[in-house]
This record gives sequence, structure tokens and C-alpha cells, in this order.
Amino acid sequence: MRFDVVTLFPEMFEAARLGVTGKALDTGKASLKLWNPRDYTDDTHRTVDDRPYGGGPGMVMMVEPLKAALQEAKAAAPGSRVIYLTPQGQRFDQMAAREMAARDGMILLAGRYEGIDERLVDCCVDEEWSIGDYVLSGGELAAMVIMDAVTRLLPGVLGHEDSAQQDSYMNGLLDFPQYTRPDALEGREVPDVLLSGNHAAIGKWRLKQALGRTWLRRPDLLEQRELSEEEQRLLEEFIRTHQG
Ligand SMILES: Nc1nonc1C(=O)N1CCN(Cc2ccccn2)CC1
Repeated sequence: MRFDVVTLFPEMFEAARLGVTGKALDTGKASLKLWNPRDYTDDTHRTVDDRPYGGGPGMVMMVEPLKAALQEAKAAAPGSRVIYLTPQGQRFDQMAAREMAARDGMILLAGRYEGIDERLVDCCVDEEWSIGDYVLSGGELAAMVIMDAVTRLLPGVLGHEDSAQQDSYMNGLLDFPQYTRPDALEGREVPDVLLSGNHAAIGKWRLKQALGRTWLRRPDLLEQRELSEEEQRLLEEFIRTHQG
């Protein structure tokens, strides 16, 4: 997976060199190249923003430096589609992450200021994606969210047990509660079943908790998910005990 990112703040992507994404980069399962429009300016102040036609607050990313950086990235990654991070984009989710993880690469365009010139979107952007309905200071964090979610899905990046956990977590349910030492914390005990060593009972307890939590917190997810007979029974059991 080749990630190319057009950004005015390449330093932010040092964070991608840590943890799971850092290991994926170190082992060559992913690569990251940054393209800074400021390197494509030709004035002494290295200007990268300009005033919007029509007036109004804020600045827009200047066309020429951005276009030059984007063209270089496209030349270096000819097969990669250009993704523009913007609140106006389609909502990114796990299904989108899975689809993107199957690609050879992507060029992520991280905008700052009030955005980019619409003619650049028309000529050079293939897809617009949003990570949620809130306004960030730029597209860099959104780009890193997508890079992280996609990288975790690349073959060999997560260990087998992690990817199994990832699958269980994302099988359309919220995660079950997690516990670790000590087994008693200020009078609060770890559920006995988790200390029992009975893996069948532990699995059943975890599935019931995942179903129950999803019912309580994200009933919308349950509506999209077929339940097996056992899952239906476990959920009904959870609801009965929850309602007392
Ligand atoms: N939410 C999000 N999910 O992806 N990106 C965001 C996000 O908030 N931002 C902040 C504004 N930036 C610049 C901008 C401003 C206006 C129009 C287009 N671009 C883009 C990235």
C-alpha cells in the first residue's frame, strides 16, 4: 500500500511512524511519501494561500503550488486515485476502509484554510471523503485516520490474534468490556467467568456483552445485523437482566 500525502504540515505525519502503522512502514507493507506545496512556490515568502474571489473570511490554498505538488505525486504514483479530505465528502467507515485496503495506493490531499480552489477538485480529485460531521483545522488528521484504519487491514500487519479480535469487534457489534490485573479494584471485581478458564463460557459471555452493549448504545447497528438463534437468545437474556 503506497500512501502519498499532499500537506503543508509534513511533520504531523511523524505520528504515522509509531505503533502499528510504523511497523507496517518499517516492514514495507506500506510506504509513505509526503509532498509539500510550499516546496513548489517561487516567491521569497513561499506563499501557499490566497484570498478568495468574492471576498469573505479566511484564505484558500493557492492553486499553483498545490497543483504542482499534486502533479508530482500523481507522476510518482500513477495508479493511485486522489482523495480529498473534506467535510463535504462521503462518510468514511469500516466498509470504506476495507475497500481502500484492497487498493495499491492512494494520494491523500490534506487541505488547510478554507479549502482548495474548486477547479482543482474538478480537474484532479477522484474522491472526496469525510471522517465525520465536525470541522478540523485541516485534512491531515483525517488523512491519518484513514491511513491508520486502512493499514490495520493490510495482510500481515496485525498478528493473527489481533486480527481475530479486530474481526470480532467489527462483526457489526460494539466491543465487549475488557479487564486486566488487578482482579479487585477498589471493591470492583472482574466478572468470575473471565477468571474461570472456561473458554466456551468466556466466549458466550463476551458475545452477550457485545450484543447487549450494542442494543443499549447503538441500536442502529443491530438493525443492520442478522442475529443467529443463539445471538437472539443471548440478547434477550441480556435485556431481561438489564430490565430487572
Ligand atoms: N471533518 C473532516 N473530514 O475530513 N476533513 C475534515 C475537515 O474537517 N477538514 C477541515 C477543513 N479542511 C479544509 C476545507 C475547508 C472547506 C472545504 C474543504 N476543505 C479540510 C479538512
